[in-house]
Amino acid sequence: MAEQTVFLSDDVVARFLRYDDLIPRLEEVMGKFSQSDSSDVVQPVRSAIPIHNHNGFLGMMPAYIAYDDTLCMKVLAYYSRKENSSLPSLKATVLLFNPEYGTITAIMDGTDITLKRTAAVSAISAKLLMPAQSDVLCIIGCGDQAVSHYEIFTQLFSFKEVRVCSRRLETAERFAAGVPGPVKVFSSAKEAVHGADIIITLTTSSEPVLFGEWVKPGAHVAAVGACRPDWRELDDVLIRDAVIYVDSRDGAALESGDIILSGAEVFAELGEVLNGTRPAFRNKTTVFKSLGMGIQDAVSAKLVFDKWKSSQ
Ligand SMILES: NC(=O)C1=CN([C@@H]2O[C@H](COP(=O)(O)OP(=O)(O)OC[C@H]3O[C@@H](n4cnc5c(N)ncnc54)[C@H](O)[C@@H]3O)[C@@H](O)[C@H]2O)C=CC1
Ligand SMILES: O=C(O)C1=NCCCC1
Repeated sequence: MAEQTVFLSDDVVARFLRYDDLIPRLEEVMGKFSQSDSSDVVQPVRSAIPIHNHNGFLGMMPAYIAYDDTLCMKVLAYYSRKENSSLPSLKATVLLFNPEYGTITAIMDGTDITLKRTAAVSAISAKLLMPAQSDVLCIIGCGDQAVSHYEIFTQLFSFKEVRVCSRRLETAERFAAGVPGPVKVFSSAKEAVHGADIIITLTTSSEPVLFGEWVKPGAHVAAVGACRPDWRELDDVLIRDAVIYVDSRDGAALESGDIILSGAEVFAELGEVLNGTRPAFRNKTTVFKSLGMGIQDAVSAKLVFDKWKSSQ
């Protein structure tokens, strides 16, 4: 019973967290979350407190997954950094508990978990919602999440063209130089998204960066930034004209400025589409508004810990 708490550093977590193990677990847990009659998965909306002096917030993301007996909490600190800052926007730590005793089994760096599970969930949304013939991928915002999104999207799908754009041209150029495949760099988001089949917004902006009039009808947008109730990445036109999918209705109603301030109606949770209880409108313009969920961190942390343990 008195097990030792283990500390797993970022490189260890990265070594044991693989997309092909992660994706089916994320699909399973998001499906269970969206079953209205299920108590298998318990996850409140993230609670957040401001870190006024440093332009940030601390977020707490607990989750319990009964079917797998996984008890977990991620604690993250998010900062709105200046463009030229060398510091990351996000620091995250994941606590994995022994659910029977309440002791801490493992403390893990949460960086790679956050990067990979977020990108994997966006890829799940694309698998379900992007047009059947999707040739052009466009990524707006070229930070850490752009790297993991590029990795999984180019692994899972075959695009004829990948485009990127960021607030500063140098950032997009640096990104393009650092990834293995060909990438077209744009200095304007309007030009970058023209004709794109799938657009991923991965910015730290609190103002819209993507406008409905630029987006090709039928395109799929995975909107990953703007995680506070007064922040936007998308304009009202886009969000009102598209069919809106979210990871959690409760989370979107409390945390997503794009949903709250536009007054948009959420059509479905991604889990409902996975369960087959709500349709995936591939032929319409769709937006998946991602905010991140504690259950996604929990399945990731359990996966890492089990793999690490069997390697000992
Ligand atoms: N939905 C989810 O589960 C999660 C969402 N996030 C969010 O994803 C976003 C990206 O995170 P990171 O890549 O870690 O941040 P980062 O700081 O590494 O990169 C952000 C990028 O956005 C660019 N950017 C900022 N304003 C822009 C604008 N107006 N137009 C174009 N580009 C702009 C910056 O130049 C930078 O390249 C953040 O908003 C973060 O909160 C992060 C983790 C999980
Ligand atoms: O789910 C997460 O982790 C995050 N979501 C929004 C931004 C900060 C990290």
